[in-house]
Amino acid sequence: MEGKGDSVSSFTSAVSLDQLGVSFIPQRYVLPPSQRPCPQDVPISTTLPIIDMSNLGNQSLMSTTIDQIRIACKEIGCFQVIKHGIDISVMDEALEVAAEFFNLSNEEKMRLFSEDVHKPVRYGTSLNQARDEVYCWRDFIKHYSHPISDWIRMWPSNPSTYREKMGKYVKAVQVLQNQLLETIFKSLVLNPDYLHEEINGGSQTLAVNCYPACPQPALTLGIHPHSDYGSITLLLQTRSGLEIKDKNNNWVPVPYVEGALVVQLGDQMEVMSNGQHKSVIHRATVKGAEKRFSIVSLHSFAMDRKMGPALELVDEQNPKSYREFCFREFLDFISTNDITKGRFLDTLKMKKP
Ligand SMILES: O=C(O)CCC(=O)C(=O)O
Ligand SMILES: [Fe+2]
Repeated sequence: MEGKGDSVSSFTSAVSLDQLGVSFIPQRYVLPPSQRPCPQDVPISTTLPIIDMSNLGNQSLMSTTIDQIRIACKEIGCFQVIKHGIDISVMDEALEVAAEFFNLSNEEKMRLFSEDVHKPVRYGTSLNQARDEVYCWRDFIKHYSHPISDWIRMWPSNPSTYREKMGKYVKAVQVLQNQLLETIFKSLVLNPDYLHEEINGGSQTLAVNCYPACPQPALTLGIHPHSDYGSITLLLQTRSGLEIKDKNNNWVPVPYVEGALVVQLGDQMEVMSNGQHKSVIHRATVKGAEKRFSIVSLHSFAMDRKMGPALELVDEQNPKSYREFCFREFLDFISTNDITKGRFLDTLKMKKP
């Protein structure tokens, strides 16, 4: 059962352990006490805004909505959006087909198993089984999704409706991503067309996560604390479990809001805004009796194009606080570093003169 010695064919993922009905989690999932989720009775210090995106189309409400987004990006790097234009049926079908995928036999899913972060489609669990890391109680399928015409034929073909249903969601989320980026640029007083080419030539990766019910949820996590590397992330979930770190370093649970999507800013956005907007550190907890799914759309500016702080946001009072980088550097970072021990963003910070 222990992961490190597992051959790929006998690999026991968190979903398989749940199906086996284990009453204890294997040692490899047990976190040191300081990294375990906090007791539930800690008072919540930050309220995450819920932003009505339809207000952006209303002249009298537009500027207040942009202000709300600006404050959320500066203070937390995270907010929820409602009335965002994605049909509830498109979201529900994507979540249904995700659940069907994780219900497939272990053997079927393992055909897509890989630890290579450069692979355009991969199924896995934990961070990287090849290294001595503590695992997390999660199975996932990750696939490149933009441009969809290049990648969709590599996505899982089982369940048979996976490509069609997930494809509809992916396309809808791309439209919303563009609208959100435009609004975030406006919130920084940048041209809404800013980085147009980098966005069109950018990448989108879909992480479809399954957090099975866990017999000892207080000892482990579904995903370790990290920030996303890209520009923005849009997250659809079936229930609560996501937690963000606020500016006082407290973990704040993100409430489940029906029909809403969670927007998280990533490292590229913190760099681009020269530190005005924050890339949010987050993690996922697991529960004793309830399974949770999330579909996470990770957007990033063009893969090989270097990007740094917007020149419009750099002046004598606000010197450049990050060096330029490109997305590939991030992939190299995560394939050679244990991300539970250090943050990619910290490697980009410029020393103060
Ligand atoms: O599922 C969640 O709540 C978080 C997932 C996440 O952070 C990720 O896939 O990058
Ligand atoms: Fe994340």
